[in-house]
Amino acid sequence: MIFLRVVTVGVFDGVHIGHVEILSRLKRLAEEFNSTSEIYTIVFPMEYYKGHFDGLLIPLEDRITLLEVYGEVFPLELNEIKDIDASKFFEIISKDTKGIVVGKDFRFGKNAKGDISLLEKLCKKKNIKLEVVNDLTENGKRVSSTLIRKLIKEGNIKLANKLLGRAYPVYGKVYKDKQLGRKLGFPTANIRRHKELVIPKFGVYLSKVYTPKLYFGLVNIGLRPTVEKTKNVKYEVYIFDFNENIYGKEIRVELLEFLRAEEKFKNINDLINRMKEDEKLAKKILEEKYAS
Ligand SMILES: Cc1cc2nc3c(=O)[nH]c(=O)nc-3n(C[C@H](O)[C@H](O)[C@H](O)COP(=O)(O)O)c2cc1C
Ligand SMILES: Nc1ncnc2c1ncn2[C@@H]1O[C@H](COP(=O)(O)OP(=O)(O)OP(=O)(O)O)[C@@H](O)[C@H]1O
Repeated sequence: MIFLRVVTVGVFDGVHIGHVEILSRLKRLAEEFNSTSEIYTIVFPMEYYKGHFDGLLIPLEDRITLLEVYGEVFPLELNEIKDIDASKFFEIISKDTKGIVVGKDFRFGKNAKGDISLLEKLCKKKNIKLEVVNDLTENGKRVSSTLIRKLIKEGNIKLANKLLGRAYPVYGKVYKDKQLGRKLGFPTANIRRHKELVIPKFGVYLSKVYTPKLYFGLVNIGLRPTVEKTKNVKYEVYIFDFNENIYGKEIRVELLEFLRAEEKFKNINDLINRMKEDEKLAKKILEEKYAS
């Protein structure tokens, strides 16, 4: 017995609202054909191999979890497919396939030679239904993983969240540091940075913190130039109304709003005063916008 399928191929980093257009269409098409749906997710985009890549939006495991809502997921390494010529690549993705869903810019095969017009011709020959989805745009700009990475790097977290369709997450295990924050009156949970991910603009963010219980808090992302300029970027989370020991625990932090850039203060007192102001501002925003 042959199991029929519908297929899409792309990187899908972040699984943003543009991707969701494609994925929803894929699911609908699978229902139409009473087939399975398969998503081929390319682990890293071409820029990664060219050495000018800002980092992924979310870890691959999370991308897979988000994609699995729409079908069976198969990760592909670009290195393994980039030298396959377009017609051969089509042969692979068109086997037992009833439908293909892609965006307008979709390209395939060696040197990205295959484009939509070739795909149309090939699909017609094999009686495969091709759905080419129009670009989802925001203020005239195409929503893309590249655009969202840029917004995160610029601290435009609100727009990034809107285009992602959810709040931007950073997370990891809490590790023990010098505990200087406790002495300053601002104990912070330090979380390890996932090396493959894009680094947000250095500064202070109003955030949701899941321990897994939901709290609000502030996250400072940066090098802490006032106390000891660290070599590696640090993610420090100051959780409001919280005093549990969470060393070794996984926490999830969602960035909601960028409050200010990280600064080098003249002395620790100036830093503490600024952190107090940050907390005041954050609580005001929480009351105005997030109180239930
Ligand atoms: C809300 C908040 C804002 C911060 N802002 C700055 C800053 O602008 N400049 C800076 O050098 N460090 C900043 N920090 C980092 C503090 O210097 C750091 O948390 C403190 O020294 C404690 O370090 P520890 O993790 O070693 O205990 C900030 C931390 C928090 C929680
Ligand atoms: N804004 C969008 N509207 C509709 N389809 C989209 C949109 N963005 C991406 N797609 C489609 O989703 C699939 C996966 O695309 P891809 O992973 O290249 O996304 P991308 O956000 O454009 O990434 P990049 O910024 O790296 O180009 C492709 O078929 C692509 O055409």
